Amino acid sequence: MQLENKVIVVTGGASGIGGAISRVLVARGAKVVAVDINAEAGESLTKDLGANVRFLLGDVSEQDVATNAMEMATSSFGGLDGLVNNAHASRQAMFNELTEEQWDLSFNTGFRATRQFMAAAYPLLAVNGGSVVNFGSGSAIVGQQTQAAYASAKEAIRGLSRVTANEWAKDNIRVNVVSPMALTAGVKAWSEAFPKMYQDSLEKVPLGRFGDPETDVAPVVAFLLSDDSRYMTGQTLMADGGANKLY
Ligand SMILES: NC(=O)c1ccc[n+]([C@@H]2O[C@H](COP(=O)([O-])OP(=O)(O)OC[C@H]3O[C@@H](n4cnc5c(N)ncnc54)[C@H](O)[C@@H]3O)[C@@H](O)[C@H]2O)c1
Repeated sequence: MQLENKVIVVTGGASGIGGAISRVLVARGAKVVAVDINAEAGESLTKDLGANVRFLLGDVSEQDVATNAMEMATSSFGGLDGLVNNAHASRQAMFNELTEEQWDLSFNTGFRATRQFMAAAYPLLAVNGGSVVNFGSGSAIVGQQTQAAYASAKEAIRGLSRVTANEWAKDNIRVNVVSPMALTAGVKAWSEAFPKMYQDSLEKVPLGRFGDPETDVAPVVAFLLSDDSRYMTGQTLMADGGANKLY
């Protein structure tokens, strides 16, 4: 599906899954405003994608960053058609060991930033209708250990998405969630040190491999931003190789 001339704001859009999303959206004809705290990754994204991308350096949990991103979309590309709330920083720890600071980090960069970007985007999306894609996680849905702060923020995002899908449908703004799980990005850090755990995790993926951000997640996001999904709202699509079924 094509995204010719659609203008999309992507949070955490310079590297990781967000970087893959920015690249796939531009390859399909979109103009992207990528918001990220990583200046170096932003620079390399801009070098690769040229005039089809604008990079905004900032922490998504700060209110004015959301406002600035919408201003950049308007001044650079003339409006807004879509928003991807991808950025989310969190620390893993057992529930009893999580600090207040860790809870705040997860809720501020995950839930709060998503809410603020949605609020800032609403007036622009309401002009011609549009699509919001928020990020959940399969590990939140299955309740994996050590994910309490992360999973709680992710499920709050899903609740917000379902309600706004209903409230904003009158403006033809769709709100959906992509929940990835079992990605190469998630296991990379520990796979060599824990080969047995790696093998056990792999066996929990019915499709028999870990997912790739660029080919397995970004195209799902692109679909939800495109007119091909115009009759879909309030959904959660799991990009997880079927893994959630086996937990
Ligand atoms: N990686 C996985 O296996 C996995 C699995 C399920 C869900 N997810 C979700 O997918 C999304 C992306 O995950 P990822 O692994 O690519 O994340 P990541 O940690 O690689 O970060 C993605 C980008 O967000 C930026 N970022 C982080 N904090 C920021 C902040 N406060 N303000 C602005 N930018 C910020 C980073 O600099 C980076 O460019 C997240 O919502 C994550 O929860 C990831």
